[in-house]
Amino acid sequence: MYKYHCLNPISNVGLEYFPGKYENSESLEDSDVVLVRSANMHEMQLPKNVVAVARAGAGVNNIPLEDYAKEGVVVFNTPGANANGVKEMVIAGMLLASRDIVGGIEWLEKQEATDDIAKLAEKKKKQFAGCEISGKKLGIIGLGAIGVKVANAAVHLGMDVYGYDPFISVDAAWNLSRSIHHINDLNVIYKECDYITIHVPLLDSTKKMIGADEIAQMKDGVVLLNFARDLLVDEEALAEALKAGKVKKYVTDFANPLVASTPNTLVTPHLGASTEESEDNCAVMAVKELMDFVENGNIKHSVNYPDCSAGTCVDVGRVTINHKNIPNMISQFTKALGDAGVNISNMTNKSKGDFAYTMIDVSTPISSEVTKALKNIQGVYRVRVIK
Ligand SMILES: NC(=O)C1=CN([C@@H]2O[C@H](COP(=O)(O)OP(=O)(O)OC[C@H]3O[C@@H](n4cnc5c(N)ncnc54)[C@H](O)[C@@H]3O)[C@@H](O)[C@H]2O)C=CC1
Ligand SMILES: O=C(O)C(=O)COP(=O)(O)O
Repeated sequence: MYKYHCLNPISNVGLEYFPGKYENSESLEDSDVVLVRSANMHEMQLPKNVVAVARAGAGVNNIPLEDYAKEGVVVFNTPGANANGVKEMVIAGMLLASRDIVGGIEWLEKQEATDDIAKLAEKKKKQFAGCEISGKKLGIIGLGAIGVKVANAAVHLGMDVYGYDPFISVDAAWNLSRSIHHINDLNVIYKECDYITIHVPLLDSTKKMIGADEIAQMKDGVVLLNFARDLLVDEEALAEALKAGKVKKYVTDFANPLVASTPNTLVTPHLGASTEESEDNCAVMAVKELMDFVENGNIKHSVNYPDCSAGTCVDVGRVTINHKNIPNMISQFTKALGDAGVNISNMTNKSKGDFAYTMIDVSTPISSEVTKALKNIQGVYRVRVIK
């Protein structure tokens, strides 16, 4: 029996993929794996029995990836599973920033439902008039799962789209409409675009990447959309630009005291991925990743370990080792197994940054002494006997 714990509510459509041998545990303490959405795990002490964390979503800035990797805890996310939900919010955000739909609805809600309401509305409507997005220039920073979908949708809506992503994946590039201008210099986007939307992960290198200098370059009356993370933008500088009318609207999915009290902001309560479809997609993907890891030791879509797969074990046994990415590890593993008379039938090793993962299939059973010998090798973070 395996136990999983959910730190946030996770869609049942996903959880139902767990077969009977998995049990939902109310307690983190006795769990083998953890599912999470946006709960902050930075101050959380993970019990030793937890072998993996799956983020049912894209952003992993709420998880201490390196600390967990050093404890041999593999962290997964669900790339692309909620991208369409966010894309639709971005399109909605552009429309809400262009026409005073919110103002019009709020005005109408305050009116008495009298016979002359239609006449009154016709008289008032010019106050809520706006512009269309068709024909306008949209700049997209980050052409990953979300950025690509936004770019393609915006093209279909008649926008002239500029995209920037120095690390674009081959897959993303294949999926991108050919009519998008591929920009190598972010300043072009700042200078040319009427709408700018950011879709990059929050990293040390991207924190406050849109600051006072970037805003100063932007066109007067630009609309900035942020459905990625608030800390990507220097919101103090932005608040000044909003007050001065330099930036027409800031559409953000991340509430904080500053944006909640700044004029010309449209703030939504982190709704980007809050659709039935996105929640189901993320949960299904996260559960499948965890099951494959727990039962086979395979890693797919990890953000702190390399992807590494050996299929299903068809031999007598399988052992997996999370370890430091340093020389001489594999020779020590094979020696420990060889000294115990264990024959290796298949082995795969992958590395990513400072961390590596080795999967070994064997034709003779793995004893607790061999497991102990592997654990004692310097640089080994975790050893799991899968079979
Ligand atoms: N509001 C919401 O509910 C949601 C927000 N998000 C946020 O959106 C972010 C992006 O999500 P996805 O598109 O699914 O991730 P992704 O990983 O598919 O795409 C991110 C892209 O950003 C690019 N990138 C990284 N650094 C960059 C830089 N300095 N300049 C330009 N491009 C850069 C990468 O090359 C990659 O193509 C997530 O990290 C998360 O923070 C994601 C899903 C839901
Ligand atoms: O996937 C992401 O990065 C998100 O921001 C979505 O967060 P959520 O799962 O809605 O708490």
